[in-house]
Amino acid sequence: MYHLAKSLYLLARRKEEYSVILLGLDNAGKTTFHEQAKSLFLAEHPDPRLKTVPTVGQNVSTLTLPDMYLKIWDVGGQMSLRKLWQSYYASCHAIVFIIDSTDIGDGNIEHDDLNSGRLEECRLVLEDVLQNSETEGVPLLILANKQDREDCVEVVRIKEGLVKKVFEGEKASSIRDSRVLPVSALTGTGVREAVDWVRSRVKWNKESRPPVMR
Ligand SMILES: Nc1nc2c(ncn2[C@@H]2O[C@H](COP(=O)(O)OP(=O)(O)OP(=O)(O)O)[C@@H](O)[C@H]2O)c(=O)[nH]1
Ligand SMILES: [Mg+2]
Repeated sequence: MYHLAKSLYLLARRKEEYSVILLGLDNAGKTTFHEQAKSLFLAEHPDPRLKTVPTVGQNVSTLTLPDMYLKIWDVGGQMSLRKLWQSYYASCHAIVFIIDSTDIGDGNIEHDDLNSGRLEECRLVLEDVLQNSETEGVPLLILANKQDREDCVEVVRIKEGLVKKVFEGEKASSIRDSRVLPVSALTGTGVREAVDWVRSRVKWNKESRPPVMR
């Protein structure tokens, strides 16, 4: 009887599991975003740990959403660690690319400005991710982070100045769902909306990238 009850219990808890990888340059706010997402969707993690250290390796968690498990892979963004990202591409169902909106000059790559921060680095890294054949068709959410800071570039400028240019260079064949959203990982503003976007898009794309049953 115990075994039957346990089996029924486990069956009732079975859900689709999707994986999302958090990418972006070092210091962009990936781990802070991850902490806020855990605090929203994991009952056992109500308080986000906002004092972060640079990630070496990975932080992983599984959010329990009403209709799925969403596994989050938060990896290190330092230059020497970026070559490890590609090992996640084949199994991820969505990519969240986080940008530090205070470290990209005025956000327009056509402005050849000495004060453009890490805009060019950010463009090259994002293009490299999108050009990898294993990320083809994978939904992409770009987060313009640190919008709480006065010196941030607004999301419309990031869309026009950076994202549009990156997409112009994408292969015509690689149609993917994408969106750019403003967030502040530090205050938590926009984090729920970001998770909601990912949740809907991985489901739409499930024929191309099927989930795992857990
Ligand atoms: N003002 C502000 N600061 C932020 C925000 N998000 C992150 N930070 C700060 O930015 C710094 C880096 O944040 P992390 O989350 O550790 O960055 P990361 O992308 O995980 O960095 P790596 O692990 O090295 O790749 C920390 O000091 C955070 O407090 C934000 O939305 N606003
Ligand atoms: Mg980190």
